[in-house]
Amino acid sequence: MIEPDRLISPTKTTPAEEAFERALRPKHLDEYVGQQKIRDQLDIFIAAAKGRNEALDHVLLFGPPGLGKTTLAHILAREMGVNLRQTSGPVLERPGDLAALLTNLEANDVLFIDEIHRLSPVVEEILYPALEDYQIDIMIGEGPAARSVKLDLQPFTLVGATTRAGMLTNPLRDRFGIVSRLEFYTPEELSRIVARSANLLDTPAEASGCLEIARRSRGTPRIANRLLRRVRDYAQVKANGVITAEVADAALTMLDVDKVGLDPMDRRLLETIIHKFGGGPVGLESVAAAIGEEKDTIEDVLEPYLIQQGYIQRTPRGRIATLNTYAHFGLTAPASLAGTHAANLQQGDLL
Ligand SMILES: Nc1ncnc2c1ncn2[C@@H]1O[C@H](COP(=O)(O)OP(=O)(O)OP(=O)(O)O)[C@@H](O)[C@H]1O
Ligand SMILES: [Mg+2]
Repeated sequence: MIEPDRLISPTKTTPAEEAFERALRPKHLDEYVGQQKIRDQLDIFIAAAKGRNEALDHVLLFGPPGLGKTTLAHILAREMGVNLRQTSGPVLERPGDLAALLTNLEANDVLFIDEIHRLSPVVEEILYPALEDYQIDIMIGEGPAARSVKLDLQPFTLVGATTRAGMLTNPLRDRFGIVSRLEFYTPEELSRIVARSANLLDTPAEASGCLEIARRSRGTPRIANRLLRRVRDYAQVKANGVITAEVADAALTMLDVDKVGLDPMDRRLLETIIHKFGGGPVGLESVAAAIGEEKDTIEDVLEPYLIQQGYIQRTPRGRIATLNTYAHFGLTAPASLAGTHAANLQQGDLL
């Protein structure tokens, strides 16, 4: 899998990058750019919980990688004025691991479980009564002498994060009072994030330079910050250190990230659908075999942004390239596709 090496991969890469991200991570809700609806809601829920001196309701954050779920979890704890304990689904192997964390929480603390869709069923069982009644049942002793003991917990808030809400069990999902879906960011929002980061990095950046980076960041703050870092290097070595639109364009073109943020892997996927499969419809398996990539990588990493931007459409019969896709490569779309589009438009006009 070549995924982790991609400049525009939305998932985490090296420890060095994680340190860099931490430095740029907003700490308060009013520094958190975009996701207006979620911010407005949380603002009210936080103020209400604080006013009553209660724990905030349990929160589920879901959305593609790099959109700010971990960042938001930390902000929630900070705004509530409580501690945050962090763990993740795959790390909690045994019920005792979770019990130890839960019994150590102080009143109204936040327990953040990343990748919560990967909790094992036995661990999830412990969580239910904890979420509902702030109680857990644990087994003490072994063999015939074993008995179950109820332990009271301090009131707490579970913040769960997942890129795959569909993989959560229903009973778990139902126990979250607040469910927030993070959306891809607009270029304007990303541009504000880039400007803020450039400022924190002491890098001079013109507004048009920030916007050029933003447009190529696939709606994802993590990618925006990563591209900024690369463009900053380029500006320092090849220009006078200032990030202008021209410098950003030259740097990103050199790095093979095109005008709309597609890289060679995206282009290969799209061109394969166009040239090898006549624009589709084509099944996921066939595309995966043709480009030599895992099906999961295509579905989780490549497709979300391409679908959101209208470069791929998923139909019951398979993936198809759209008019947009042909236009992006400067190709003429087949008459059938143009025809369907015209027919749809006409129908839309009539309705
Ligand atoms: N709304 C935002 N405003 C400013 N910066 C942001 C925002 N959201 C995310 N970032 C930046 O993007 C980086 C990645 O965000 P974060 O780690 O919170 O994503 P995530 O959704 O938890 O990703 P993953 O699914 O991989 O865990 C952060 O370090 C932060 O600098
Ligand atoms: Mg995260």
